[in-house]
Amino acid sequence: MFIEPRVGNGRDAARRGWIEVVCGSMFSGKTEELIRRLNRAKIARQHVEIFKPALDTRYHQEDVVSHNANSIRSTPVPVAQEILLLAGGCDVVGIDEAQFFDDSLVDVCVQLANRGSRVIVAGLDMDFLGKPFGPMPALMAVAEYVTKVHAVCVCCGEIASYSFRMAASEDKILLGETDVYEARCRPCFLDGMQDKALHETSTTHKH
Ligand SMILES: Nc1ncnc2c1ncn2[C@@H]1O[C@H](COP(=O)(O)OP(=O)(O)O)[C@@H](O)[C@H]1O
Ligand SMILES: Cc1cn([C@H]2C[C@H](O)[C@@H](COP(=O)(O)O)O2)c(=O)[nH]c1=O
Ligand SMILES: [Zn+2]
Repeated sequence: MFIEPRVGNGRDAARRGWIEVVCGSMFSGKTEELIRRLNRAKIARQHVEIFKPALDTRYHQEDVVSHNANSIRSTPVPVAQEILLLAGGCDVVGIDEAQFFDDSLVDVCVQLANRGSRVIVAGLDMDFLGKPFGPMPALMAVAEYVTKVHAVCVCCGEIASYSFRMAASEDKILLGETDVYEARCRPCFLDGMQDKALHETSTTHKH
């Protein structure tokens, strides 16, 4: 899916950093793809470190875990700046659930790449409303490589780009799995949003 050029160890290694973004809806295979790229770098005996936001405790306190139970050891960090302190000298830096980080993640990734690291960032491009999520759009702008992966729409089987939230919560951050979210294509996402709005109007009128 992605051919990795080698990270050099020579004199000009610092000139060889870059940023890759893997984005898409929930269940689209972002974490699987991140783990795949990181494992290949490990096989190539590169120095790899992986980070995730400390608030993402869904499957495991420390590991990055995909929906089909692939996993890789990671370091949870409360803020993006901490990655800069911990990732010094790495050939490859992986970051999962990037949408939950503050905007300073963009500068952190740029600095790491400028220092010579290959930075692979995975995250949701859109939130439950279909709006760009956190630092993801800016990361996509500064990245050399952007890969958008797709899930399967649970309503009709088409490719899915949206994460439909079944719960009523309007909070931007609501951790969850298939209990709370469904991967949906555009028409099925719009249908769901319309149904939600109708349901809301009818329940408001009842009170
Ligand atoms: N609607 C769906 N479409 C595609 N894959 C799904 C769906 N629901 C569950 N899965 C599972 O999710 C896996 C991808 O998980 P993961 O890499 O954690 O995705 P992401 O990080 O994008 O949420 C797939 O290999 C598949 O086993
Ligand atoms: C759409 C959306 C999702 N979330 C949460 C739900 C999950 O805990 C993660 C996404 O995980 P995945 O690896 O991409 O499946 O994000 C949220 O908090 N707010 C949202 O709008
Ligand atoms: Zn659909």
